[in-house]
Amino acid sequence: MAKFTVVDHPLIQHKLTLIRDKDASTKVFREVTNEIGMLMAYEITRDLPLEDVEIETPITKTTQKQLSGKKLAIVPILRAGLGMVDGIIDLIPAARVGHIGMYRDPETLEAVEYFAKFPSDIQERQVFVVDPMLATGASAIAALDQLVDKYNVSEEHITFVCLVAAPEGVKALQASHPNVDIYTAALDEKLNDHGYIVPGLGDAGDRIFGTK
Ligand SMILES: O=P(O)(O)OC[C@H]1O[C@H](OP(=O)(O)OP(=O)(O)O)[C@H](O)[C@@H]1O
Ligand SMILES: O=c1cc[nH]c(=O)[nH]1
Ligand SMILES: [Mg+2]
Repeated sequence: MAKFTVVDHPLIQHKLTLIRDKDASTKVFREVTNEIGMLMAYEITRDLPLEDVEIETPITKTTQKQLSGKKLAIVPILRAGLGMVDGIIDLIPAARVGHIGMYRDPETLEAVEYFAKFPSDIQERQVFVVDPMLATGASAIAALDQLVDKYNVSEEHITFVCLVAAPEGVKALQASHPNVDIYTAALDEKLNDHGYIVPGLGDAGDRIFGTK
């Protein structure tokens, strides 16, 4: 089984509380979601491999470290995943960005895909799939199914990153993609009867884009 990590840095916890508040404005919600994305990027890249590089400082020649290994890709699950991309890109600006469009059918809670566009060499990259919410897990599972089955990305090269996860979604995602690492800023209590995370933060996409 791959890693499951709750990134409970105090700054992340504080910022998450700001956006859980139902009175947070669209502006605040959008800004803070990106800030948390940036802070999460610091943690999810912790295991990136390094290699030695010879450089010359103004004082002397020296051997230092630089990132090596696979190139990176960020794949937001539209729409809400877009809200974390700019913050992550701030830290890893060379990463390519793929997009997968997915909405949850409000009756069945099944994920419906409506768009997909990835870097052509996605199977050679370390891929961070991002979506603020992991509720039933249907959307994340459908996105990962697509990457693994259709684009031949190996599970070991995929990390799923969210802000708020429900235990039900974590369990489902781990069962269907056991080799994908999962990072979340919070593990909440449960899902309600409509498939929303409790306490959660409501509908992330609507709150980021001000559509409700
Ligand atoms: O784990 P699940 O039960 O699949 O729920 C989580 C999904 O629901 C939300 O998207 P939504 O369908 O609201 O689309 P949006 O991002 O366009 O608002 C959220 O951003 C996830 O993608
Ligand atoms: O709580 C939830 C569940 C699914 N999608 C959201 O945006 N929020
Ligand atoms: Mg939504």
